[in-house]
Parts: sequence; structure tokens; C-alpha cells
Amino acid sequence: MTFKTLDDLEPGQRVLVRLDLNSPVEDGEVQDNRRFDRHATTVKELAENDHSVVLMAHQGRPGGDDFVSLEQHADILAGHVERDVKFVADTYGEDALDAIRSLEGGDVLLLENTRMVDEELPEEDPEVKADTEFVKTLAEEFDAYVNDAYSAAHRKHASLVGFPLVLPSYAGRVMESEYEANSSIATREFDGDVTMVVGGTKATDVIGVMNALDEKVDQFLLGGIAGELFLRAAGHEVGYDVDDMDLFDDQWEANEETIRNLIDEKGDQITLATDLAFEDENDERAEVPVANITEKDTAYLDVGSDTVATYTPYIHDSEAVFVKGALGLFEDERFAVGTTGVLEAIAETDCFSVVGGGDTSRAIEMYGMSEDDFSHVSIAGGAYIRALTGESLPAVELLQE
Ligand SMILES: Nc1ncnc2c1ncn2[C@@H]1O[C@H](COP(=O)(O)OP(=O)(O)O)[C@@H](O)[C@H]1O
Ligand SMILES: O=C(OP(=O)(O)O)[C@H](O)COP(=O)(O)O
Repeated sequence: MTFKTLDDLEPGQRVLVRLDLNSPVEDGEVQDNRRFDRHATTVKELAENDHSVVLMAHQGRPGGDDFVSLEQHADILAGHVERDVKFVADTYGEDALDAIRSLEGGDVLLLENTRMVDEELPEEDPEVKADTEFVKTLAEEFDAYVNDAYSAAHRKHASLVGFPLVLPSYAGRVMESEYEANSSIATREFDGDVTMVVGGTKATDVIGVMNALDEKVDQFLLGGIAGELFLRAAGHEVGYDVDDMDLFDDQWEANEETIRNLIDEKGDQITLATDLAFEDENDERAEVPVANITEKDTAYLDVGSDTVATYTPYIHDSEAVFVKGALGLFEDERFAVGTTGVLEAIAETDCFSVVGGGDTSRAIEMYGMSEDDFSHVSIAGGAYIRALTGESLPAVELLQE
């Protein structure tokens, strides 16, 4: 690890911290999720070391329904940090500066949504961001900057890339652990086989990962939308949009050539489902061998039990397993067999394992598994994808310089 961490920070300083508390919002209510719990570790440690702790975070994007104030985030975070988290509805104006100046060691204050600042959002070079009024004004108030927002580190926004140029900068605990685990496929040599489980709805993303990682990964086990698109390329009548679905045809157009190339050139590294599950006329789960599918009129919502049995030995024999995307619509218990099957197979082994993607990792707690059974459960989506493919994250790079 080449960046400074909280271990290098002298106690009792004025510290500006960037978190990623971006969360689902339902009917205006911010939903608690593991980002709060994870970042609480960093915030608690800073407060216990007598720092005056000022937090920045974003929520949603301007124009979106989830572009809301961070007032609720302060309350949710306080529950996880187990101490008061003050909130000020301002980013770097007089109200924010007054609130910052009134803090004592051990106090924690959350500023308003950084994306309410015009200078935050356009993606620009760090030098440009460091020269904004937002960064220059806030930096005056602090001794140090801590970035804990690994999951937003692919964005060149002011709060992420501006401050490291003007303040001594450190990685928070979430930044450290996410960086180390998620970069390991690019940075570590594993003695045995490396397996990647690929699924979810964002087929274009995961096919990009497969293309970039064919040298590093010995076996890809496919499910979800990408899995069905590969079966379609192999000549099966699956991977087509049925009724008003919008999951397959556009992603097929965008990826057909890449999929065909991967099958031609790397076919022995790709294992596809042997059976699929769908909802029958009694609303129950039914399974069908892929070889028996003759019409493209059914929505397949999971891989089948035979597929799980085929994938399990690959997982058991692996030195490392990386997961990106669910193998089925696991939120519906009838279609969770594929996702829970592979996660349980990973949990049974002591291989190095990383489970990524906000949606997929939710299956762990939903179905009574423990995060402790995996080496790392990531809270990052887009940043995880980039780390897997070895792409650098601008906000992480700046901490390393
Ligand atoms: N065959 C399928 N049909 C519909 N949805 C699916 C299917 N397979 C997986 N999914 C959905 O994919 C979602 C996860 O997709 P994605 O957002 O790409 O992954 P993550 O955010 O976990 O990386 C899950 O919520 C799951 O319901
Ligand atoms: O939630 C986030 O990304 P993710 O959905 O890829 O995990 C980050 O907060 C980045 O948010 P953005 O994609 O609006 O820049």
C-alpha cells in the first residue's frame, strides 16, 4: 500500500473527510445500507482520536428523485457511529464555516450534499478542481483531508480530486480495505485457479471485464443477463426480450461481436448454464435443460440446480473467486437458487473471495449468510468494475502521489 492512512495522522487535528453515503431513496426516505456501517468505522476512529471531524458526501444527481439533502444521512450515520453527528444545510458558505469553527475535538459534523455545489460536478482535472472557490474556501479550515469514498473514486469531482492537491491527504479505513481487495486481481499472483462468477443486469459492464481479464481468470461461470446472451450466441433460444422486457436485445446488439469473439477464442475458459429456471402456470419455479428449449417465448429468471452443481466444483477447486453480478432475480426467493448456490459454495471454502456490486452483496444478508465467510464484500459498483479491469481510479491515484 503506497498511501498514507489514519495510522499516519497525528491526533487532535481539524480533518475534512469524504465519504460515499450515496443510498437508495424510497418515497423521500433515505434507506440505511452497509455504506453507513462501513464508513462509521473511519468516523468513529477519527472522533476517538480527538479530531474535529467534518464530513462531505453526495446523494443522487441533480434532477433525479434521489437528489436530496443529507439531513437524514446524519441521523442514520449517528446510529452507526454511536455518537452525535451534527448537520448543517450548507456546503462552504457562512453557515458551514460557522458550524466548522465551533467544533471541538471529538465532534462530528456532516455538510450538505456536495452535488449542490456547482463546482463539484463537471469532471475536470484535479488542478482545475483545486482552484475552485469550494475547495479553496474549505481547505483553509483544515489540517488534513481523508478520502474514504472508494466507491466514488472513479469520478473527477472537486470533493474527490481537488483537496489532495491542497491538503496533506490520507486514506480512510474503507478506502484502504476496498483498494486492497478489489485491486488484488490486478496486483496479486494466485498459486491456483482464479474463477470469476459473472451475472447481473449490466451485461455490457461484465462482458468488458471478461474481455480485459482473460489472462488473469482461468474460468468464468456465467449467469444473469450476460449468461443468457452467451447462450443465445451459442445457438439457444434464450436471451431475448419477452413482452415489455428491456434487458436483452439492446445489450445483444452492443455486445454480439465481443461475445462471439470470446466464445471463439476463449471458449474453454467460459462455462455456461446447463439449465434455466422460469415461472410456470402455477406461479412456481420450474427448471428446464437449456438443450430442451425450442421457443424464445419465456423469461428465464435464474440458472437451474444442475448449473449450480456444475459450477460448485470449479469454486471448490479455486484459489481465488471474484463475483460480479447475481445469477438470477434473487430478490424473489424462487429465483435465488443460482446466486445463493454459488455464494454458499464460496463460503464453504477458504479461498480468497471478493463479492462486489451493491445488489449482489445484498443476497448475503438476505439469505442468512455471513460477510465473514468472504474475504471482502465490496460496497462499490462502478469503481469495483474499474478496479477489476485494472483501470486506475483518479481519486485513489492522488492519494498515492
Ligand atoms: N435472469 C435475470 N432476469 C432478471 N433480473 C436478473 C436476472 N439475473 C440477475 N438479475 C438481477 O440482476 C441484479 C443485479 O444486477 P447488477 O446491478 O448488474 O449487479 P450488481 O449491482 O450486484 O453488480 C439483481 O438485482 C437481479 O435481480
Ligand atoms: O453509488 C455510486 O456508484 P455505484 O452505483 O457504481 O456504486 C457512487 O456514489 C457514485 O455515484 P455516481 O455514479 O452518481 O457518480
